[in-house]
Order: sequence, then structure tokens, then C-alpha cells
Amino acid sequence: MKYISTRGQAPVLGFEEVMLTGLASDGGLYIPESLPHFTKDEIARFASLEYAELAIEIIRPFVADFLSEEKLQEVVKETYSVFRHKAVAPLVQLDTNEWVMELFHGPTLAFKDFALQLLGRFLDESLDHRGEKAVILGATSGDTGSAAIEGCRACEHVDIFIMHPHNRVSDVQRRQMTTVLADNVHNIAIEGTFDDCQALVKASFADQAFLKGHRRLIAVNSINWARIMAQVVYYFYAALSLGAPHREVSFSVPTGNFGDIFAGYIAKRMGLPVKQLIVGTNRNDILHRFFADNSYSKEQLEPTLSPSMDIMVSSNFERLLFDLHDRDGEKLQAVMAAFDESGSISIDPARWEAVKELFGSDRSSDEEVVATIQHVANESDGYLLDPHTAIGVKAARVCHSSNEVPVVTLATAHPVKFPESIVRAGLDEPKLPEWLSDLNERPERYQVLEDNKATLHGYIQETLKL
Ligand SMILES: Cc1ncc(COP(=O)(O)O)c(C=O)c1O
Ligand SMILES: N[C@@H](CCOP(=O)(O)O)C(=O)O
Repeated sequence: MKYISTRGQAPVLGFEEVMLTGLASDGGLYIPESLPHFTKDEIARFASLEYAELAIEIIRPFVADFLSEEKLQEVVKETYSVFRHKAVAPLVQLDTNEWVMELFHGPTLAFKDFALQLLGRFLDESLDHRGEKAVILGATSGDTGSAAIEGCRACEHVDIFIMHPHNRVSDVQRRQMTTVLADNVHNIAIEGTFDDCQALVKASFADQAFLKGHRRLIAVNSINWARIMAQVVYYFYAALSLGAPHREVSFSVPTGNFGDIFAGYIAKRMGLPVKQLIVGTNRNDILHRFFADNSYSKEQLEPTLSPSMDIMVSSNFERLLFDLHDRDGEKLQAVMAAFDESGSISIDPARWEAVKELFGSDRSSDEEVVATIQHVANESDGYLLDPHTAIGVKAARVCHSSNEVPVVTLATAHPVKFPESIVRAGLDEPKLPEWLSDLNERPERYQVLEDNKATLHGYIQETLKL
């Protein structure tokens, strides 16, 4: 399979290079030139598979030129064996046709583990084979960071630098990162927002001189295609459990960087009968404003009770825009340049009407998040939603257009990561699981840095003695 950049100017690459490259050299994002497509019969045959077996089927066509069948089987099975629920991604029923898919049974209690446990193993395999050393640079609003650290801490060949916005992640999220004291793990608190951290990652890909040619720079954010690919699997898994391919299924997804829901869009393009994809945002609602008013325009980022979604510029939205501009890199280059210059774009109205047939959207305030948590706990026997998932559940209830079609909200994080919302909902604070119960006593290590590229690069050079 060949991968092309959304901006049309970067070299066409195979999977392994794409995984090792992160951002394309023209500033775009890599995406398959064409997607594999499964027929209804083929999808029906997946129905009896366990999670890891299904993952092998879905992932195989994307990585065929990277891993042998034997290695693929070994790595994928090992990846999903570390999840703490037998079903890996269990479904919980809230109402007749309303479901929640729990994606928080991995090592860091958020959906990011699905892709980052796999990516860590893939990177290790590749760098080992090539005999190369790498620097991983990531931005996190709280969950990608710990999942990336957990996925990559054992990789002999990498040093991992994770930037989080100082004082803007929950205590549990911060501690999950900063209490990992391995020599190759470096946590940085940036005096700024998640968007500032993400901009530093992108600027570093555009200017890699600070590594002096000694190391390869790798991205673990969802700009890395391998992240999206791994997340496609659970859409198939949920839909198959609910009657696909003989029945349509809708999904509601708490959305920030547009990676998770974009994986749902890819699943649909691969043949899964997805009726609707519903975007749930908090008050940092650029994506909701796009789907509601055809206005993709930056505003001031505001802290919320759902900090992982405190994101204004959604990286993966560029991948959808690419499709909405005839997959023409030149056109997209112009669109992104206009966005960079004015901070605001809209698309051709006919295209926008068409995309809304698939995508719905909704926005929740903090008060609505608390009310949803409270309401669901009352009606479902104390079932706890984390604040991000609550945004998804409300979006499903507001936007889902059919009573006949099941709707699945992706439960993206465990409620224990965000106790403040639970307590505000008048519910008992959830307890950390046994294996994490001493998290608050573990020593922390991180460096606070100003939001400045030269300062960041200097810190990395000093740490690695480059
Ligand atoms: C708990 C949680 N929910 C939802 C999201 C949004 O996912 P995405 O950025 O892929 O849209 C994130 C992170 O981005 C998250 O950490
Ligand atoms: N919510 C994310 C933000 C980064 O998104 P990513 O999916 O592009 O890595 C986080 O928790 O860090």
C-alpha cells in the first residue's frame, strides 16, 4: 500500500516510512492512496473473531509491506493481551438501541492504548531491524502522553519527550506520565495550551536541525497514520457485535483532534455500514461550528472539565478536508494556507450539505457534562461516565436520527481519571484500580518550559547530549 500526503508535495511512502516519518515534509498528513474495501460477505465472516483476530484482518492490508504474517499475528496478539477486559472493548447497554463501548481497559485507562500499545511494538520492531535510534516528540492534553510513554518506555531505541500544557491536565493524567522515571522518558510541562504543544511538535518536524542528524524524529500523535489505522478496528468490532454487516450502526465520538472519529469514517469507507458519525465537543467547539454552520474558525481556547478535548485546531480534520477537496493536494494546500492566514475557512456549500448526511454534531457545556453524568448514573444503576464520554452520550441523544439503528458512544476514558466531574455530579469519587492505587505517592519528574521552539530544542539537545 502506498501513502500520499494531503498537501501533494511530499514523497509517496510505504507504511514503515510513514510510521517513522510523522508529519509529511510538505506539512501535510499521510493517508493511504486508496483504501482496502471489504465486501458484505467478508465482513460477515469477521463476526466470530475475537478482538485481536479481527485487528489482524483489518490491519493486514495496511502493513503488508512491513511485517510478515507471522510477525503481525505475534505483535497484534501480544498487544491486546495486556488489556484488562476479556472482550478488550466491551459494549455496555444504556437503552434499547443505545450502547457505550468501553475503550478504557488498557494500561493507561484511555482509548489511546489501542493504538499506542501497537505503535510502540511496531516502532521497536522497525528500529531494531534498522539499527536506528529515534526521538519521539509528542503533545498531549493528558491521555496520549501516558499511553505513548507506556507503549514506548520499553523501546531500547527511543527517547520519548512528551509535552503537556502546564496545569491543564488532571492530576491523575499528569501523574500517570510524570511518575514514570525511566531514563528514556522525558516529561515537559509547556507554559501554554495543548494547541501550543501541538504547534511545537509540527514546528519541530519542519525544523529537525536540532537533532544534528543523529536521531530520527517520530510522532506518536494521531498525525501518525498508524494511530488511525489501529483505531479503525474497534468500529468494526462494535458494529459486528450489533448485527453488522446486515444492520447499520451509528457512532457518537467525543472529539478533539478528530483522530478517533476519523477512524470511524475510514471504517465506513472500508465497507462497514455506518449510518451516522456524531461529533461531540466541549465549549472548544470549532468542529461543532463547522458541522452546524460551515464555519471552521479559531477562537480562544478555554479550560473545561473535559481537558483532553481542550483543543482548537484539530489535526486530523485536514484528512477529511482532503477528501472534501477531491483528494487534490494543491487545492488543500491553498485551503490550509488560507486557514493559517485568517484562522477561518468554510467549504463549498454543496459539499458541506453532503458531508452532513454522515456527520452530526453537538456541543456540551461543563454544566451539561455534569448533568449527563448524574442522569446516566441515576437511570443506569450508578453507571459512571467520564466527562469526555458524557459529551458523547449527550451528542448521541441529541443528534441520532434513527430509533431503529443502534448508536454506540465511544467511552474514551475511565472516570477515575477525572474525579472532579464525578464529585460535582454528587457521586462518590471513583477509586483508582488496585494496580494504580499508590499513584499519588509515587515521586514525579518533569521540566517546566516556556512555549518556545528554541527552548524546547535546547532542552532536548542538553538532555541527549547532542
Ligand atoms: C479521553 C479523550 N476523549 C476524547 C478525545 C478526543 O479524541 P480525538 O482527539 O481523537 O478526537 C481525547 C483526546 O484527544 C481524549 O483523551
Ligand atoms: N486528547 C489527546 C490530544 C492529542 O491527540 P492525538 O490523538 O492526536 O494524540 C491527548 O489526550 O493527548
